[in-house]
Parts: sequence; structure tokens; C-alpha cells
Amino acid sequence: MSDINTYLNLINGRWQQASSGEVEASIDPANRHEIVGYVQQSSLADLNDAVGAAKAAKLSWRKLSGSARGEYLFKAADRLERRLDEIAEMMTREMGKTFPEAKGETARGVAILRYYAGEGMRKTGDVIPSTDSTALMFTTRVPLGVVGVITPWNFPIAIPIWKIAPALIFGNTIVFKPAQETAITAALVMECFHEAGIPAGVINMVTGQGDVIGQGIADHPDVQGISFTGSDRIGKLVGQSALAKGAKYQLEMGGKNPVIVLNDADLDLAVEATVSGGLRSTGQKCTATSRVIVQSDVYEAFKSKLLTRIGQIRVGPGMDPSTWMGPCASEKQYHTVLSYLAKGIEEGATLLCGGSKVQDEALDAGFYIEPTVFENVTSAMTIAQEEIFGPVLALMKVDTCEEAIGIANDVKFGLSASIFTRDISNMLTFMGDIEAGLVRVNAESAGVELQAPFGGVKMSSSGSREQGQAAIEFYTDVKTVFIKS
Ligand SMILES: NC(=O)C1=CN([C@@H]2O[C@H](COP(=O)(O)OP(=O)(O)OC[C@H]3O[C@@H](n4cnc5c(N)ncnc54)[C@H](OP(=O)(O)O)[C@@H]3O)[C@@H](O)[C@H]2O)C=CC1
Ligand SMILES: O=C(O)CCC(=O)C(=O)O
Repeated sequence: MSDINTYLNLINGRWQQASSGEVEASIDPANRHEIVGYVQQSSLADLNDAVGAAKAAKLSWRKLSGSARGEYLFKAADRLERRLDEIAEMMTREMGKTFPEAKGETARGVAILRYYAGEGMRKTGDVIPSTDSTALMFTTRVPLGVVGVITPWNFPIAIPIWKIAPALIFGNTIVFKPAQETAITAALVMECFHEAGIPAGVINMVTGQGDVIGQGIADHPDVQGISFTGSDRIGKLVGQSALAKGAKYQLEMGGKNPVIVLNDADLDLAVEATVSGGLRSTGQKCTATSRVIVQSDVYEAFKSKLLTRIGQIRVGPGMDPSTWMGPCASEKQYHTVLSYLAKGIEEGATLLCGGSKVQDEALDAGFYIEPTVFENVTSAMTIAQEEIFGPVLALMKVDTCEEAIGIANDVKFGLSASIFTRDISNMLTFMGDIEAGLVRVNAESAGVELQAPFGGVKMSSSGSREQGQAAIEFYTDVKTVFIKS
């Protein structure tokens, strides 16, 4: 283990080993024999210490002015920006995303920190006229207290920061449990907060198994709010635990996002957006395109352009500048995707390209899957219903816009959806009838802007919104104040 770094928990301002003394290797998905580093395999004792530290720090943190809290976020943003290449490279080595995408995500983390640093100077309430003319009535906002942040591996910087930054600026303290697959990247982000001089206990990170540390956060009586992104299966467990103890919770749980291509669409634009939305990050985005619903007159032309474009994709290690698409993030994810490919074939979908691991000896040690397109996919099939989280597109042919929207809505998820058309009435019908939190017209299904509300409907979300001004709704409680002179 001598040349490979070991990363520690951050508890009460100190870097600490897990009390179990156990560590876990983080593996490079581009080469399963490469250990990127070791992370702590923590126990509930470590989690209790972290929650205790966050609880002890919460009063002095909430008593600071918003602008004073914002200063720490500005400093953390500066640190992250200075270390952008180094931290982005770690992300690529830990979870396989290409280096340009990892740099883009790290830069997004910097921008999110600065956005919320500025929020510390903005209004937190309204004056409401009372029926009593001698009274002053207004609303103000108070923090929840200790907030638990549980995050996945697919956006190891952006997702933690878009939860942590608003939680901090509105006066909460944090216990953060990143996905174990990307716990080193998370530790480097924590270093940026630590180097920014954030007071001890305000932000704590404990790494370890989800069913121990994540579930422990969800169950802990001193954690008053939980923000979770991940699978719908685990999201439900987190929501039930939070509800049982009376904590506020927020769940973001993925999608089965459709792109509709109508007869009057700009096909080149639609193809480019389908490829980018479906296959960037190896399809591992909750906003990724997975169903492509195409109107019959342009179906063959669209299919042919799509297959030509996909044929040009170069799969390889994320650090290789010629790579367009990297490996799946982990062995578990790789096997999950392979099992969906087998299921698609078994249930009668027709394979147009891809369909298996990449057949290239040079890539044998990595978790590489070919970009895959199925056609003759029906809504009854598993690959049209479940989130695959891999480089897989399902083509579905329809006759009308209404039929397309009906199929698009025929899933339990409702995160993002896009349509390609030049017809304003089709755009308006889509905007009104599609069951999705993010509606995109002539643009890919992925692509979230930090200043706009983000979240879904149905099983994609617990109903609240993240990012932008919407974040204040989750990370604070409203107090209505009535003062009589
Ligand atoms: N909406 C999205 O953006 C994402 C969706 N997914 C979907 O989920 C599938 C599985 O991915 P996976 O990584 O296993 O997602 P999970 O939902 O298992 O993991 C998300 C986070 O929750 C933690 N966790 C695991 N078990 C519990 C628990 N009982 N209580 C609280 N927290 C827990 C995980 O920890 P740890 O992993 O360290 O054990 C991780 O930090 C993917 O194939 C994809 O379909 C996955 C990631 C992101
Ligand atoms: O599309 C994006 O940029 C964000 C996607 C996302 O939040 C996710 O995959 O979890």
C-alpha cells in the first residue's frame, strides 16, 4: 500500500481513520488492476462522532451572517478552481468519466459554490401586511440544523456541492456520505473546504457502506434533514426512515428520459442531441436519454444518421484525449448494464449496434461496453421501463405526436424529456402534457443549469426541487413573525 494514498474521514475539523481500522480500495474502472487509493470503511461509531461534531457546531454557524458564511464558500471555490485539473483527474481515475467532462463538472462545482456564496447576501423573507395596523408581520428563514447529504458516484463533485453549498449558506451543518466508488474525489473536495478554514464540525465526511453509514444518517435522531440522490430503491428506504423520525427529506432518484423526434425535426440536431444526451458519461446520468421515440416518416432517415454517428464513437480510458466515451463506473454497474442488454434481446428487441462488452484486448481490463441501440422496443419491455444507467438507446416508432407523448409518459419516472420539432403547437402540447420536471425543446435531455430548479415528478423525485433559488425551500424552515408594538 506504500505508494498509494489512503484518504481519511473529516470529523470535527480533523482527518481521522475509521474506528474499525478498515479501508477499502478504490479501483480505476478503465483498468481493474489499478488501485487509485484507499478510503475508510467507517462504522456507526464514526458516524455518531460526525453527527455529534455537526450538532455542536450548528449554533455558532447559524449565528454568523449569511455573508460571513458566504466568504467560506468563496474561499472553497477558489481552492477548488486552483486544484481543478488535479481533482478532475482523480474523478476520471475513480469513475471513468472522460477528463474534459470531469473538468467541466469540477468547474461547475466552482460556479455552484460562488452562486450560493452570493445567496448569503439575498433576502430571506417577506413583509406581509397584517390586519392589525399597529403590528409588523413578516417571514424569515431558519436552518434545519444538521443535514445529511448522501450522494451517488455519477457526478461526484457537482451533486455533493449542489447539496452542501446551499445547506451551508442557509446555516446548516453537514454530515456527508459520498458513494464509496468516488470517496477519494469527495475527500479532495473536503480538502478544499478544510483549506478554506471552515470552522471545525461545520462540514464532516464519513465514508463507508451505504447500508451502514447512509442508513445510519437516515435513522440518526440528530439529523434533521436528508438530501439524497441515487436509485429509487434506496431513495424509498431513506424517505421512509426520515419520515419515521420526523426529519425533512429530499430524494432525487433517476429517470427513463425520452426524446421525441417528429417528422418536421432538424434530424442532424436531433441525432447529435440523442448521442450526447444518451451516451455522454457512458449514459450514467439521471437525465440521460434512454428512449428515442421517432415519428414514422423520418424513422429510417433518423436511424441511419444515428447509427452512422454512433459508429464514429471512440471508447477508451477517460484520460486518453482521443476517447469520446469512457468505461462504466464500476464492475457492479458494468454487470448491471450487461444484464439489461441480455434482457433486451430475450424480450424480443432488435439489436442495431453494440450489445456487449467492447471486444478489444487493449481494453479487456476495463469495464467497457459498446454504445448500443435497440429497435422494435415496446413499452412492455424491461429496457423501456427500468433505468439502465449505461450507453443504451431504445428506438420506438410512432405515427403521431400524441402517441409519442403517451409512450413517453408510460413509465414510473418523470425527470427530463425533450422534443425535436419546428411546430409551435407540437411544442406547446408537449410542454403541457409531458410528465417531467425538466422539459426541453430542440435540446438534449441532459444538461442542468445551476441557477434553475432541478427535479422530477412521479418516482424521479420526492417532489422538492434542488439548485437555484429553489434550494432555500428544502434547507430552511419558514418562521412567520408577528410583532405588536
Ligand atoms: N439518480 C441518479 O443520479 C442516480 C441513479 N442511480 C441508479 O441506481 C442504480 C444503482 O446505483 P447505486 O450506486 O447502487 O445507487 P444507490 O442508490 O445504491 O447509491 C446512492 C447512495 O446511497 C448510498 N446507500 C446505499 N444503501 C443505502 C441505504 N440503505 N441507506 C442510505 N444510503 C444508502 C450509497 O452508498 P454506497 O454506494 O457507498 O454503498 C450511495 O452513497 C444505478 O444503476 C442507477 O440506475 C445511481 C446513481 C445516481
Ligand atoms: O444532467 C446533469 O447535468 C445532471 C444529472 C444528474 O443530476 C444526475 O445524473 O444525477
